[in-house]
Amino acid sequence: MASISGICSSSPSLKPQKPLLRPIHSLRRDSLAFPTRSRTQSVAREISAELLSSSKPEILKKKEKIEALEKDPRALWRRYVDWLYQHKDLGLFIDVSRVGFSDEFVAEMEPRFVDAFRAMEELERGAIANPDEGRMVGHYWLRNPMLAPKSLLRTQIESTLDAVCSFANDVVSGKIKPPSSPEGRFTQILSVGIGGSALGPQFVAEALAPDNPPLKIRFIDNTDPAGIDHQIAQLGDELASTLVIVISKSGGTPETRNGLLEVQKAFREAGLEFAKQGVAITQENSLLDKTARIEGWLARFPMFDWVGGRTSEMSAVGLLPAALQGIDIREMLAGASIMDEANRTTVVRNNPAALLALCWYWASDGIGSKDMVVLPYKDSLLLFSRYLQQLVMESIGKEFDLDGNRVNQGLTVYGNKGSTDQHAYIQQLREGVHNFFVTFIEVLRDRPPGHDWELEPGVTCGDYLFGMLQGTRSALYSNNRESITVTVQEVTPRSVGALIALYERAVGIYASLVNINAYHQPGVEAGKKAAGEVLALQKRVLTVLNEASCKEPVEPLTLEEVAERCHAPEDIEMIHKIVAHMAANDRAIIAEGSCGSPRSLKVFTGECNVDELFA
Ligand SMILES: O=P(O)(O)OC[C@H]1O[C@H](O)[C@H](O)[C@@H](O)[C@@H]1O
Repeated sequence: MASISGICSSSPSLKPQKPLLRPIHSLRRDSLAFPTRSRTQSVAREISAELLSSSKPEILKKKEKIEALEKDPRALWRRYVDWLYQHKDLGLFIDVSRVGFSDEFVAEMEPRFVDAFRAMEELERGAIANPDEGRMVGHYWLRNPMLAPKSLLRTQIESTLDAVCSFANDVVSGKIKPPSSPEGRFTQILSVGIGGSALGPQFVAEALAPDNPPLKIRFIDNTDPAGIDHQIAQLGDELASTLVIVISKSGGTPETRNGLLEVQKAFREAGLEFAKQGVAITQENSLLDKTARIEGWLARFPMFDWVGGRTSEMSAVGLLPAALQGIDIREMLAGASIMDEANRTTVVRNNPAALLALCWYWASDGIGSKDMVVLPYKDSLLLFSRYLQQLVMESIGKEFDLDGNRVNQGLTVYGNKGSTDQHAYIQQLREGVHNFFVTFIEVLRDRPPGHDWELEPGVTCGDYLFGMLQGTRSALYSNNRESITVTVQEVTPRSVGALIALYERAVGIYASLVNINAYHQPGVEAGKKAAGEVLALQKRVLTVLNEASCKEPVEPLTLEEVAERCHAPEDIEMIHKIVAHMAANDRAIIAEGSCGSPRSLKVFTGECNVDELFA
């Protein structure tokens, strides 16, 4: 086994158009007919294990390089200076010196980057960049409408932004009021949405909302009844001054629909008129859009077909909640637009997103063999890794590549924040299994000017945070653990916009490097479909139990009997789970036995619902 650069530069089996880096896994893959996921994972594990333990020369080259640099501070300094990326206007730096790629690797990657840059250019010009769904991918137009390929799209973007700004101003100023609030103005936002319709707004709220925003935001991002009750209970009487924003691109996501129905019930019970406080952000003519239109909700904002959920933060999805919290959304857009411009450079070392993609490829062998641990050393950026989890994993985690080969691609993202995580799992990162690389997010400004003080001579609280970051970076590197450091001056709307744009682009470029479609999510459907089947089976179980409960005397049934009467003997395990869930929620009564011994169970519903029998 050889290191990536070693094997690829010498491999005779490379295709001419992609001559570099048919990496270890690709070469192996050629010899496997459709390797299974576990096979791919074990290949990845083998690579990692070999990187650590192999005595083969090419592997050692990579290891020795890090060790040599570590021992030669001047060489490391040169590498640091040579590769340090700086964006002056944004005050953003990217340090890739602690990722051990070689010059040969960069040269070998060059043709792939040429393809990736071309693909990105075409995408921005309106190509169908999501071939499976036949869609354009236009999130870059949101912050620079002049790029949109048609004037109609440009107008839609601009008029939506104007509508968002003017609605937010009217709500914040009290011109638009809740009908029956003693406060006379909206004080709270309840955002109902999930996935891309929640993660961006959550991240941005945590990062940028002022201490006393004009409207405070809460989220319902699940179909957990207790979680929903908690959010509604926390609102208390302020429900009357709550603006409910229901966000769903498709307008049909079950969790979001359930959240809406629960909130509407709470409004009814409080004697409030939901429609006067409801706002929908969704695609035109979706189920949600139609509901909002028919019920006469306070406002509706469009979500465009050509914007994916996980890249929708700069659409109404992210902008409206942000504006209502007093966040300068035009600054967010400006930061993103400036970053996009920088990412159009076709020189890899001058292109920040390409630099990240290069490092990801190197560190994870182009197959996700290592996880990406994202560690912002700033509390307000806590949710960045969670946001990136969807952006990266839903985009990169694909079974097939663009040529239809089964590749089981992916890049795992996790992390919370430093230095907090140093006291949780950094022990394993430093000394344990070597299956990750780190991205440190550093924020130079500790506090607003004028607030700092020295808690010991010459040292502030922020100096400690700085020291912890630098210390962890060095300690990891001295044990061959690679890291990238992304530095911003401050957490501002502009820098957050830039960070979002940086990672959106890095994902797009990386997807091209590994030849997958970053813009669809076919795998998500399987879970949704299976959930639908479970609920359909539950309805049949209920009918069967109801029939038995209507008998005189009531006829408790074993699970086998239920399964047989549902004509689903093969689903008996699921029927057991359904019954256990219903019993825990007082919707089924256990006549005999316990859920822990499924064979002993006899169950009935306790109610004879005649209407249901004849439904
Ligand atoms: O915005 P929605 O249509 O409700 O979709 C919410 C989420 O649902 C799905 O599970 C998709 O995989 C996500 O990409 C999406 O963000």
